Amino acid sequence: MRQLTVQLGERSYPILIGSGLLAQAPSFFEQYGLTKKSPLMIITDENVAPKYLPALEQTLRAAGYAVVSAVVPAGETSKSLAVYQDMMTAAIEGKLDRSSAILALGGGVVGDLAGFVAATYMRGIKFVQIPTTILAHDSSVGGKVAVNHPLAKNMIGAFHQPELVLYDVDTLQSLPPRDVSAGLSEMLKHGLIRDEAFAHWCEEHAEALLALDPDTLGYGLERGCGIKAEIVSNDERENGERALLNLGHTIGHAIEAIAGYGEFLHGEAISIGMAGSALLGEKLGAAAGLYDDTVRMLRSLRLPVTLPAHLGTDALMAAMMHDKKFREGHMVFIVPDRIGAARIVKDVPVTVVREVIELLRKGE
Ligand SMILES: NC(=O)c1ccc[n+]([C@@H]2O[C@H](COP(=O)([O-])OP(=O)(O)OC[C@H]3O[C@@H](n4cnc5c(N)ncnc54)[C@H](O)[C@@H]3O)[C@@H](O)[C@H]2O)c1
Ligand SMILES: O=C(O)C(=O)C[C@@H](O)[C@H](O)[C@H](O)COP(=O)(O)O
Ligand SMILES: [Zn+2]
Repeated sequence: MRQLTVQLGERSYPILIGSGLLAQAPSFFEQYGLTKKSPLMIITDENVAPKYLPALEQTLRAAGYAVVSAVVPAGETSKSLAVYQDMMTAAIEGKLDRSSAILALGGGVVGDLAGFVAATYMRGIKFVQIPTTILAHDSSVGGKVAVNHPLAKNMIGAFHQPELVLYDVDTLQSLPPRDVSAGLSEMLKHGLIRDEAFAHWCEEHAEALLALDPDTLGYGLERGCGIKAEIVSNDERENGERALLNLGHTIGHAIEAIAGYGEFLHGEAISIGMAGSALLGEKLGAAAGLYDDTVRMLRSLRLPVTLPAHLGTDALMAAMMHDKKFREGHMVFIVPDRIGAARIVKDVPVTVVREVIELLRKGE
């Protein structure tokens, strides 16, 4: 088992990554303080439930935990206030109390939704992240929990850290290929912002990652989580360097929102956004070749890098103004200087962003 720690003083927590961990969930829950005197609620989705829910329920009940479960539709549309309200109803009917915990069994959608339920139920109860997608190596760490507004991503949310992240990598073997690539998008992102060697490693090991080779994937998840954990430990509330984790997200979130949530997977939209960020980097002084290198790396992971024609520039520009980094009339972008290093640029001219969007549509 690989183990990392998110260092946040009294709220520090472990990330446990390994094979066969779901079967050992009760002993980890006892170790990290989940009481058997109050019910646990598992939130999962309709794709994950048939594969992993019955065994987890049975293991926990056999160890003396009372468990209720709630299954939401699969996909981004479940990050909504309507589904959030359904989860609140399930928690109340399930008689969760202030000592209860919510278990997020699934990908980033389930993690963000369940985490927001935990952050707000009775003004906040414990939760555990049990990621089942590659992408969730990012979403399960760091405590950003949220649902979407039709106009903008993750607009209704909180910072609420889990008690632990229990990452059973065996679950990843059942992921569809499109979700494998989408998850690797955020893994590469961690290299692009902080670790040049890791970015190259992702490209060099692309075929093994796409084939879900356990050792290769285990290292990639550990390094990706490690970079994220270090940044979150330094800047939990995004007052500074945490914004680097938003590479590609200003454009990516706008794509997701104007396409109506669901046409593009998050990792796919972020891939197009990271190609756009590389174009922006070159416009703001990075050496020529940054865009070509970035696009080659993304393509090696079978990710999209061009903006589809039906997403109009005006609609994208308007959606980008809802970005949470937009402040005091300025567009803020995470701009790569080179592979492995990025910076926060606080006043990117709107005209330059428009030019980048047009180039991104042509794939240049
Ligand atoms: N909080 C954060 O810091 C953070 C970071 C990155 C992304 N996110 C959010 O995460 C979400 C995307 O996460 P995601 O890509 O994991 O999406 P997801 O949760 O929708 O999962 C992707 C798909 O895979 C299915 N699935 C999940 N696990 C499976 C398994 N083991 N086997 C087979 N199918 C499985 C799901 O049902 C779904 O259809 C977005 O909403 C994004 O905004 C949050
Ligand atoms: O943890 C972070 O910080 C991130 O930015 C990670 C992103 O991958 C993630 O998509 C996050 O949800 C985006 O946050 P937001 O504040 O832009 O909604
Ligand atoms: Zn993301």
